[in-house]
Amino acid sequence: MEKINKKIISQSNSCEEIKADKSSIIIFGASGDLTSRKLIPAIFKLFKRNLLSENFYVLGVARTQMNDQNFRDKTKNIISNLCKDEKIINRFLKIIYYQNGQYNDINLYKILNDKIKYLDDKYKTNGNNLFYFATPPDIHSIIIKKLGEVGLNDQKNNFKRVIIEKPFGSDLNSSNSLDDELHKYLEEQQIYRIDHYLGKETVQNIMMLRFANIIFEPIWNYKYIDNIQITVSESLGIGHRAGYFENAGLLRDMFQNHMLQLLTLVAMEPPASLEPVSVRNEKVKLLKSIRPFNNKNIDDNLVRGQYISSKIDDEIVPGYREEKNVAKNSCTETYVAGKFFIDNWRWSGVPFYLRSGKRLKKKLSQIAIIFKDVPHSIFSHDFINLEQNSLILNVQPDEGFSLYIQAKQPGSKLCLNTLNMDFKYKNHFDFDPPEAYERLILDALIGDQTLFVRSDAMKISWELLEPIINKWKKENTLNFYEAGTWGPKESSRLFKNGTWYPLR
Ligand SMILES: NC(=O)C1=CN([C@@H]2O[C@H](COP(=O)(O)OP(=O)(O)OC[C@H]3O[C@@H](n4cnc5c(N)ncnc54)[C@H](OP(=O)(O)O)[C@@H]3O)[C@@H](O)[C@H]2O)C=CC1
Ligand SMILES: O=C1O[C@H](COP(=O)(O)O)[C@@H](O)[C@H](O)[C@H]1O
Repeated sequence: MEKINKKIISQSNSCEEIKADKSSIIIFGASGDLTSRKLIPAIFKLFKRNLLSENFYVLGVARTQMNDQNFRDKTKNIISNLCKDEKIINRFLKIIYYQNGQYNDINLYKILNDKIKYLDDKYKTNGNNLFYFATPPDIHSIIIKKLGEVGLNDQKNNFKRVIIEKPFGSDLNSSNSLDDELHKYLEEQQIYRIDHYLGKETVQNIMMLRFANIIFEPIWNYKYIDNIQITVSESLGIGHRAGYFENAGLLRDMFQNHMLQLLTLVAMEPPASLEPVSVRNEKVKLLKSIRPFNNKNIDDNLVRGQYISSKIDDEIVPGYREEKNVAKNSCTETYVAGKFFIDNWRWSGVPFYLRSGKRLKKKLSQIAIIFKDVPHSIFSHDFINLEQNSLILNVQPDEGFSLYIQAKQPGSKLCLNTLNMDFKYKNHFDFDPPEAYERLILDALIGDQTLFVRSDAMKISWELLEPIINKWKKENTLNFYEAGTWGPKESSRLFKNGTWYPLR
């Protein structure tokens, strides 16, 4: 069984970044969009920051015909925007290799087996391999089966780990089947289910804010919190990903993973330690406490929408049904808002409002903690609407947080005004935070699974959404919203009192 590396925890004392163990990364789907836009830049940045071992190489695998030199040329195009130092670029290109082949052809894996052995010897990686599945999801189980057939899953005194991209299945059944297939060849400690939101600096800071400060934890419960609102909005449409999105829809694309993970971090109990097992146990406990949806409560608690053509920044953008490769009568949702309850002592009666959508007014991810009214307002005769205190965690952009409180406006008359205390990362830390993929790839190389989704958490997330997926398959309850707005007006019906917190 793989020994979990605990080095990451000691970082809090030294703040020194931990270097990856000797290893290789073998990327399946190396000719694709994710590899070019995220993975190669992230690996290069780690290399440039000297966080990769000297005993390290990258092997790209895909069907596209390319040789090492072609893949190096492609890589050079990607990284030359990130660095002007030719020496660093050339050193990096030397450790890049490529192999083409068909994912379901055993010959590809026999060739890979030989090539990996050769490169492992050359780079003295101790046979440590991290396989990254950046392929369409239906290919994942084929790859793991074939890797198993040639023994590339087999760890002896080394490690063989797999990072799996989302979506992890498309419903409970397919997710369970994929998991079963993975577990035929791998132990859970070898499997890294990635959710890139967990690698975002500000998302990781939610735990620090909550559990490294005494002032927040005592008020982080039903006694003081009125409601919590989590918004992940995007101004872009679906781009070139219609093939995937048409079948997935926003509930699977964003709620099953990122939204539920954000909810979990905001609401979970303090873990006993930062050990991966402690943190992940608390997350699972929380997911299990979310009140289940059923045919009776779905319509009251969820709203789905689809964007229609309108203007964003003076430019007319097409509606979802006019996007390339989208059916003219598509009922795929591009927006979801939901009201969630957590049935445990801490969160009794506190609604969690979650919303996410494409083609909204702007790209923004934020968590708004809205506190209760004061129990008795001595100011209420003058100020009927005393604004509730709120704490806003800005995940992106403008990473940081703001506390909104009431304060006296200067002057002889007693007037109150809302005052915001803003903290922005960029003003405080003279440091460009690493991209999510950088952090997560480094963690996988180190062997830290804390920020990856465990099998049981994945299963519970799908279980929670399954009734919604099934109901929406049968019924047409789609609301339309103009691109460039904050989504369908119907979402306000989720609120008995109040409304969405204004997005600033
Ligand atoms: N792109 C993104 O921003 C994000 C992607 N993801 C996930 O990452 C994974 C990869 O995404 P992305 O790079 O965008 O995907 P691509 O569509 O670019 O596919 C990746 C590679 O897989 C191969 N491929 C594509 N279609 C097939 C097919 N039908 N059969 C076999 N191989 C195929 C192609 O390589 P070749 O033809 O050379 O074999 C392609 O270069 C997916 O699981 C996706 O859901 C997750 C979050 C964000
Ligand atoms: O996983 C996904 O995330 C992106 C949004 O990620 P962000 O880091 O840019 O906020 C989303 O566009 C995509 O549809 C989804 O698959």
